[in-house]
Amino acid sequence: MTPPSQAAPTGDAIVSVRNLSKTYAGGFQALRNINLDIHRGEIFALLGPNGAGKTTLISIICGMANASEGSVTADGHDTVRDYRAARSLIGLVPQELHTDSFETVWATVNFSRGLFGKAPDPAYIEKVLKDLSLWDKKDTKIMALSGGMKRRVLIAKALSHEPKVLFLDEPSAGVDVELRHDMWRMVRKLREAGTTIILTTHYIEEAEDMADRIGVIRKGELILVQDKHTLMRQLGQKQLVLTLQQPVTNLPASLAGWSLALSADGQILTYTFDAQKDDTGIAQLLAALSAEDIHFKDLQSSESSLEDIFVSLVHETKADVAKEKHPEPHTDRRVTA
Ligand SMILES: Nc1ncnc2c1ncn2[C@@H]1O[C@H](COP(=O)(O)OP(=O)(O)OP(=O)(O)O)[C@@H](O)[C@H]1O
Repeated sequence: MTPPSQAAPTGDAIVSVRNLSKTYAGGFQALRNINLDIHRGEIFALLGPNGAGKTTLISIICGMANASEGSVTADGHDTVRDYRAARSLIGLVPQELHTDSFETVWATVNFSRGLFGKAPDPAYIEKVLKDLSLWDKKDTKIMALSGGMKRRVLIAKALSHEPKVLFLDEPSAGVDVELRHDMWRMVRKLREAGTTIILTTHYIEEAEDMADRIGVIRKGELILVQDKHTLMRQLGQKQLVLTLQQPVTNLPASLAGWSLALSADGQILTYTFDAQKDDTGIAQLLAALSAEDIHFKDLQSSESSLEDIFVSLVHETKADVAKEKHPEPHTDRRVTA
């Protein structure tokens, strides 16, 4: 498992976070010594449970909150010393729209561009509004828009000054399936056009679907940064699911040493094994079952999802994660589902 990087910014890093800590007034430490490089052009998903520190981290990177220690650069610009240059590279889509209710969509988005000192570019704003299916609402006041439309306006505002890095804070929270899919499509298009995307999410499927790399934050510590596929391969457990010919009430004592779970109806037996090992133990298990006169009529295997991995990570301490390459399997959930 790759620990969060601690070195100087790597060549392709567009955002570099170094030794970042945040203690709020009152003494609560929300971030502890975060080191993170965001690669140019990637989609990076920051996962973590409520209160883990995701929004605090994003706020500091975007220059909206101060760090207690450490530094952040955006494309080489220090976000404190060189705030304007750094901030103009970043677009932030917050969770909620608080202002501008009496303005039209067009005026709001155009104004946002001006805030970053960019010359007006009606053709660009038109393209952004069209991409977000907002063009026919351009003269509508914000207060007359639906929640989903307001979300689209937030994205349009964040894109108005052509940022190189786009932060999406919980993009899927409270949006319907259609908007979620529109948003994912748009994010992919932006990435293809060279924009770096960083999203925070509770939705594992969002990270699984979208991200190139995943960071997991827990209690203010970045406990893992990993390429998504590598993460799933390294930590992935596999399950062999056997549908039995006859239900069994209890497993014989001779099978006690195996990582087996029996469904409540006694019909499905799930064996969890380490997918990385050469010897998975499957052949020996099948022989042991046969010796106990337990026969199966169907057999299939499945890999643990990112959700399984995430759940096990956030419930372990950092020391556990370092010590234990392979988290506990979650067989009971699968077999009784
Ligand atoms: N202004 C503040 N003053 C004191 N503590 C704060 C402040 N803002 C956030 N915190 C605390 O810092 C911790 C991290 O909060 P943060 O909002 O960054 O978490 P999060 O990962 O974004 O959570 P969520 O997923 O719920 O949005 C929480 O314990 C929160 O209560």
